[in-house]
Amino acid sequence: MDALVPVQSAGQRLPLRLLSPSLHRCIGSVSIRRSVSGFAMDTRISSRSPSQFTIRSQQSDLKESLGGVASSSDVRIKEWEVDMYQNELAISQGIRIRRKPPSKAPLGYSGPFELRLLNGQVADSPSNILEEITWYKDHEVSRMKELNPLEALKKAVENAPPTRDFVGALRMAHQRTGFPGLIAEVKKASPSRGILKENFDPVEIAQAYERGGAACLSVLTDQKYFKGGFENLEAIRSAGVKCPLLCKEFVVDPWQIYYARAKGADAVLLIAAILTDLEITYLLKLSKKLGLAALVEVHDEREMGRVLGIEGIELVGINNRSLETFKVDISNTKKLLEGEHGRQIREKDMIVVGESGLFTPDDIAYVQAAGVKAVLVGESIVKQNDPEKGIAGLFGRNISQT
Ligand SMILES: O=P(O)(O)OC[C@@H](O)[C@@H](O)c1c[nH]c2ccccc12
Repeated sequence: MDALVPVQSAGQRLPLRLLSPSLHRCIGSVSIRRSVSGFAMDTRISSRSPSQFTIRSQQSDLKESLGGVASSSDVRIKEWEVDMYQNELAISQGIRIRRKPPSKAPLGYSGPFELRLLNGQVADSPSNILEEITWYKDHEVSRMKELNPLEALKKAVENAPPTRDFVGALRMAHQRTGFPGLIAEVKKASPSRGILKENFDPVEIAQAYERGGAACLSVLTDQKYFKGGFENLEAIRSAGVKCPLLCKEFVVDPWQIYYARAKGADAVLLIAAILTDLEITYLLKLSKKLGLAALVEVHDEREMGRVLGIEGIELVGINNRSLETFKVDISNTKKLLEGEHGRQIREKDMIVVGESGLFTPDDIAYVQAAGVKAVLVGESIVKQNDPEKGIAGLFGRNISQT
């Protein structure tokens, strides 16, 4: 896989600042052609004046032009340099997760950043579970692409039923009950908690959630770490469940957005701990183009600050669980909604979703007081014998619409 990097003079390496997330400092232009089977994206990032930059793609339906002109001269760089740019761009935004195992850069190359040099060695094993899942996902998606080429997916998407309004359902539930709208999660297991529900029937659980008053559902589609699957998403949709469905997946590639849409999703999850600002911007536009809502998930102040700088985000999820350490602390929601960030969110009328570690009416009241208008809950209701009753227990009252 090669990339073309047009620079002011052939061979000159773009200093990292040209790849900086805000881009408006970019004085050159970077064109990265990432051609992975079935999906080629010749992305040109260039800026002529502050705040303008162009993302141009070979895929006509993915063409996103935000203004600006790319320069002409190109030099060829190698895959490991594309990965290096990806890694350095991510590190410049405080992203600790490497998207794939260290690439085969020439011996001794360490780049302007010491990429996780531990005792003088580059760590070529995942440094935490989120990185492990991300590396696995990169490999899994490459395999899935071979079985489901993008062109075939696009045809499936053209014939798919219209999506349901995920954001509207949350707003309506919040207005109807005065409580945060509930995104109830269909989750069999997780790396942090193991098996949550032995006799796991996703359709039965989804129907019980709907009876219990859930506004939307979150359906884990990752099989290896959460024992989920896209067949669950399809089964719930075709069983006639009306709640809009969030495809709970670790998105690392635009192809996954098409696939989620083709399998019946109404919303997708974009995790700021994995994706750069540019990727979130791009995936957000693609999601909207396909009629999908996007829940952009953060866990710390820096990710919240990044996400608030990205245009077009309607839904921000604050995960109280660190996906790197599994530590759960619901005060994280309160912390991230205080001060300037909280003010910006209220000003933009964004919906904040409090995620993870919510078990009691006091927990719901706590995050609601912090400013959330929706909550994403899995363990405390999926493990109940009757998840419908589990929802009433979580809110301390019946929030059902029936
Ligand atoms: O089971 P809990 O503690 O109620 O958490 C649900 C949901 O927030 C959690 O599953 C989650 C939030 N963000 C994620 C990202 C990937 C996988 C899972 C998640």
